[in-house]
Amino acid sequence: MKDAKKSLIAGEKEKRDKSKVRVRDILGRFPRFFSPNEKSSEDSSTSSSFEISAPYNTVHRVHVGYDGQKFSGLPQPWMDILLRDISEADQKRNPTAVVTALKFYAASLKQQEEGREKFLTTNSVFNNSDEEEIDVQLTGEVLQRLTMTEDPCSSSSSSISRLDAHPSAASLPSPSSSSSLSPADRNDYLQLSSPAPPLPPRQKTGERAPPPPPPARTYKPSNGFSAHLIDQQPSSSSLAASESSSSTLTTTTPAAEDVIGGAAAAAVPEEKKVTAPTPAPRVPPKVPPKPAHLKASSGLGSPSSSTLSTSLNSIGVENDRSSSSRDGRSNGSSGIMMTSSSNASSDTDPLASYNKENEASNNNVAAAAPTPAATAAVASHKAHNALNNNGATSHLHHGEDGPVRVRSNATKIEKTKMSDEEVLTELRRIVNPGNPSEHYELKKQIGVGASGTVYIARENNTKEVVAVKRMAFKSQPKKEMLVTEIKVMQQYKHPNLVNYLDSYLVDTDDLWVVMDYLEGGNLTDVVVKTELDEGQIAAVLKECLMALHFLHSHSIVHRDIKSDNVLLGMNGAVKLTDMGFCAQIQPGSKRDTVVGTPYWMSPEILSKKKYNYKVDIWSLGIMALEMIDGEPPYMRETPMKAIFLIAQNGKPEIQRRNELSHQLVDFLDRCLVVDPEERAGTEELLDHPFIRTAKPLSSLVPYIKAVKELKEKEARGK
Ligand SMILES: Nc1ncnc2c1ncn2[C@@H]1O[C@H](COP(=O)(O)OP(=O)(O)OP(=O)(O)O)[C@@H](O)[C@H]1O
Repeated sequence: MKDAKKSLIAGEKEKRDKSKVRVRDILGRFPRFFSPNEKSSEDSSTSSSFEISAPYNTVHRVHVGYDGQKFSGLPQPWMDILLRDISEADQKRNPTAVVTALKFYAASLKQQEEGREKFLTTNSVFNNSDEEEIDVQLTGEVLQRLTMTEDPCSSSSSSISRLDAHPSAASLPSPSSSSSLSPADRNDYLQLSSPAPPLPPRQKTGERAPPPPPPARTYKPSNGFSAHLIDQQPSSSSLAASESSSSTLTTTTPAAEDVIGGAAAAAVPEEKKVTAPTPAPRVPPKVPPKPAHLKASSGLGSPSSSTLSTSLNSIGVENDRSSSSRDGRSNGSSGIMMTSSSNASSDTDPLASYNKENEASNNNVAAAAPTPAATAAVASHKAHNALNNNGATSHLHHGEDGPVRVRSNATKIEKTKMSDEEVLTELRRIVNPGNPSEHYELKKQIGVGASGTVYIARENNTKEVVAVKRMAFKSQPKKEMLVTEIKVMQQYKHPNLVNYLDSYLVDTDDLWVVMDYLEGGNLTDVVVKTELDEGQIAAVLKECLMALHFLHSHSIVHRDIKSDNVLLGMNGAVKLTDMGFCAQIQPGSKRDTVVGTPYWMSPEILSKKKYNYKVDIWSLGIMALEMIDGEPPYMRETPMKAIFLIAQNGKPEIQRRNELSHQLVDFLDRCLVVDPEERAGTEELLDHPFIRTAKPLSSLVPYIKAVKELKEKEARGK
């Protein structure tokens, strides 16, 4: 292997002298893949297991608890990976980021089970909200800490990651009382509140919990938190602010109210916070209170729980995700809250998505004002909506005092996830009739992707060379996405998007998508094997930005921008492909479906915050780093650690900052802004001084040719 590498490098150096193509002294990327059954990273060299094994326990719902000390409830192989990849200190420092990483891990396992992913999370991921794999239960202290400390991905100091707030937060003991419990007590609580295995051994019914050991550490409540509790709960509940008071532990005040205090504390403006009272002297803790959800008085209809609902919603916590999903209503915490079920369908059909989100925004006064470009896009879709929108959102009723806009049933967003049969019907509607073999002759296989195989083909009459992607439709796990891809390609044509030509469905299963053939292959091969200079990097970015500008101005988010999805022509043409993850969003609205490829994913997607088209700009910034370094940040970390690091660090460090021009550094700084509101848009970036340094596309040609030759040589050597 070493010799092969040396000779290849020698060959590359020789070529570099000849063609002035700067070839990298690495052979490629080295993403690290680990199976859940791998023992340790040290073993990885000896492990032949590149693929993750089938899930050890086919657990689709894993209820994870975190008590401020350690995670519980994870299947052992996951726990092993967690401990191996993320140190306990890091786990404690940022449990939110751990949860983000765990969620991705779960999504990857599911994809693997479904046959979509061969490897762990290095490929594109689609994880819809209604496919949640992990419920995370954070005990009061942690919940409180999360509400008070702003994580680096947060754009708002008062937001708590919706990801991390479990519906059962409503039934958690008060942050204060919980904080006075020993870890054992907290664990006991978790056992009571976590319905799913695997969990630590339970107390037998009726068996009294053993007396808790002395507290491991003294918890000092934050000023803001206690002050707010006093503010909100002036009477008996104020005792709860005193974490050591025994009355806290025996109080019958519904725990939910304390959680309101804890959650709302985060939203208290700084100036309102006052100094906390001195905690009462610590006395031995008594038996923990019965969790609120086990109390008859703490049902959903109780005033405290409804207050809780309002309070949690106001800081972006979905306290009853399941019910909101079921009825499809917005929780009112943001301009538009698409439910998971509505996302499921809207991710599949951009226009359906547009219609639904348009409906939602029409009825939501909080929706942001659209930009002029977006307004134009909206106008261009009006006609389409008129044809496709079966249920009008509202209509004008002409009463005595003039027209009144009356809500119709369309305000309720129904669950409209299409069945396989419906998707097939839709696919049949959009593909060409007839047999593709009568029009195209397949010549040679180019590559195999996750969903199918790509061939070079020739059109029988014109002899034009094209690319054909053939997919077994019935076995596709996300059939709707293929329909999306075809629709987007059919409807949105741009010189920087790979041009769709035709599609056919043969015998209900053999789907052909015919498109322009880009002989230069993908950008990944170029960035891995060569080093583009800044003028060339600017040229590639400029072309991608033009494609993104086009998509964004049609309210389409690509969601999977990375070098693998940039194809090159032998003349230096640069085109975006892989529209399967595209979604159309109403200007001003946001989505929350987790889509993309982890290393390129923006912090807001990873932490399942609401996001918009700015996610593509983040990914473009990561792709710029790929062109500089040959790989995206954290590529050498395990996917689990990489996701943790993105969630924890936000903006990645620019390794070679000092070697780069200030224009390029500034360009990166404008793309890799954690707060999407502050992140640049395509318009700003197209006008950026760095983009103005772009060399002509012809400057890419020697590089594309050199890489093609190298690849052919490699293929011959095999
Ligand atoms: N139009 C095209 N012209 C030239 N090469 C192409 C074209 N489309 C795809 N390829 C190449 O074919 C290979 C497989 O592409 P494909 O899009 O199927 O991969 P993928 O993105 O991994 O999979 P999927 O889109 O199914 O998730 C890749 O190397 C890609 O660069």
